[in-house]
Amino acid sequence: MSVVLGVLRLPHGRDMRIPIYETEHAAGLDIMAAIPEDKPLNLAPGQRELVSTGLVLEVPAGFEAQVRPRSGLALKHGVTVLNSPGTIDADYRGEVKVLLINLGQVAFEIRRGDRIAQLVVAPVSQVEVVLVETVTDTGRGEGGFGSTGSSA
Ligand SMILES: O=c1ccn([C@H]2C[C@H](O)[C@@H](COP(=O)(O)OP(=O)(O)OP(=O)(O)O)O2)c(=O)[nH]1
Repeated sequence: MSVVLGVLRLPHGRDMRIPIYETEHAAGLDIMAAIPEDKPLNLAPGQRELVSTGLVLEVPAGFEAQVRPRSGLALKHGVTVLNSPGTIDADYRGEVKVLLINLGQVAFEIRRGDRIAQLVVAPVSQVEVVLVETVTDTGRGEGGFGSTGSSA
């Protein structure tokens, strides 16, 4: 059974391409900047910006949509999603926005229609939270943060 992702285009995103999987087994749906044609975004080094996509999603219950960076933008320009992976909750009905940051050395220009991030729809579990007085013993115990080896 296929999982259906509802995609509503807001007025400022009406001419945007509907996100599609670019290859047969792609995990991510590319999403575009729905910023005004005549107002490209100039992201200075170190600057972060919340970028409109013009999209409202209806994520099915039991799933989330994750906003993830595009690796090409990260490699070539140092531009990434600051809060990666951003979480789009199934009950969120606002516009999907992408929090981009320029970690590169030079300014990066974003124009309307540029692919700025990708969405991965993934199942989530809501658990029952139970307060306990003790937790079970394990071989790892309290070891963490590199406790299992000398390499970084
Ligand atoms: O990259 C993101 C992350 C979140 N959201 C939207 C969808 C999400 O359902 C909502 C809330 O996100 P989150 O729970 O991460 O934010 P918060 O800072 O905890 O705010 P809130 O108090 O609204 O939950 O904001 C986006 O559009 N893009």
